[in-house]
Amino acid sequence: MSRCLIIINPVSGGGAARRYALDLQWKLSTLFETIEVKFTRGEGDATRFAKNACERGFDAVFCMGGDGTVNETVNGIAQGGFSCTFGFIPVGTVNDMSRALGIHQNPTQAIRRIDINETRTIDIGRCNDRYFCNNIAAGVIPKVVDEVTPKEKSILGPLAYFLRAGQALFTTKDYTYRIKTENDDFICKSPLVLALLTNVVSSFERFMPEASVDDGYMRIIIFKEYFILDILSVLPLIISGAIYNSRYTTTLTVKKAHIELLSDVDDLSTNMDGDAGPDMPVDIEVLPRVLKVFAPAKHKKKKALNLPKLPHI
Ligand SMILES: Nc1ncnc2c1ncn2[C@@H]1O[C@H](COP(=O)(O)OP(=O)(O)OP(=O)(O)O)[C@@H](O)[C@H]1O
Repeated sequence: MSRCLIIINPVSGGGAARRYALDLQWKLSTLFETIEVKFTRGEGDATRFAKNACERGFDAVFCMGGDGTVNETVNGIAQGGFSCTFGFIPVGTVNDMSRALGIHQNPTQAIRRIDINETRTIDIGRCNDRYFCNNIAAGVIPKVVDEVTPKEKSILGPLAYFLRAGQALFTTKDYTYRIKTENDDFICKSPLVLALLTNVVSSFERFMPEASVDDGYMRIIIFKEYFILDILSVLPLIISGAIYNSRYTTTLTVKKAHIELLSDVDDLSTNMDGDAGPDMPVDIEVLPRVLKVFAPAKHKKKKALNLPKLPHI
């Protein structure tokens, strides 16, 4: 008998998840013999529900929410030994994971296109005792991103994050890190360090065009101290997919990393898949192809664009 748990975060996307809940239940009831539905009431619920479903031998866990709900659900499936196949309907503001997997951004279309015969097995990152599917960021930008209010998100969408990040640029400072990987061990100063499993960051689908969800690697992108001064040159590079090999960043392609903060500060924030992340130091490792996901088997990632070079300002 095939069993599926549906986890719905009723506040994701300014309450959008509630509107599509019945459609999702109806669709999945045509694909699985038994479905069970649970609504989250706060932090940790999605993780508990998903872990419990794995332990009870469910075949699949679907969630409907933003990247935070996706992350919590994946954490539960990981704690349950990755025994359930994961599916999700994006209703958040940024929805990076659905962009990386080619899941439709419109919830009605995404529900309509669920096909239980189309799955991919993707990499997951482990960071200390937690798991992530897209990225971890450390620096000043993650702090202000955490402060984006639901009202700002509902009015401005992804732009809300962008504007907040813009504010951070005027207050930002460098932190000193020691970064150890399987290949390197060095000390660097940076206002923003990203560990990235996919090609997408903050809805920019060309951020890291050469990365894919199942290549067994993460990219660590260390922004140089001066990138903020040149922000008008940096933005087109981010949009066109050329930032990672530009003079504004150092990029490492690795399977493991230990990142330690050497600056004596207590205001460093990290962000994991769009929500508050772990404290430093962090041990990060790619778990290659451990999570089976309902997603289009043939998703064409966006390629880098060849934009004309802007003069330096
Ligand atoms: N019933 C609830 N009421 C309030 N908060 C909830 C509830 N259920 C879950 N949460 C919280 O919602 C957060 C996850 O929200 P999620 O990221 O999925 O949506 P979002 O914030 O609308 O999306 P985005 O991050 O893309 O803007 C988690 O921090 C979780 O603890």
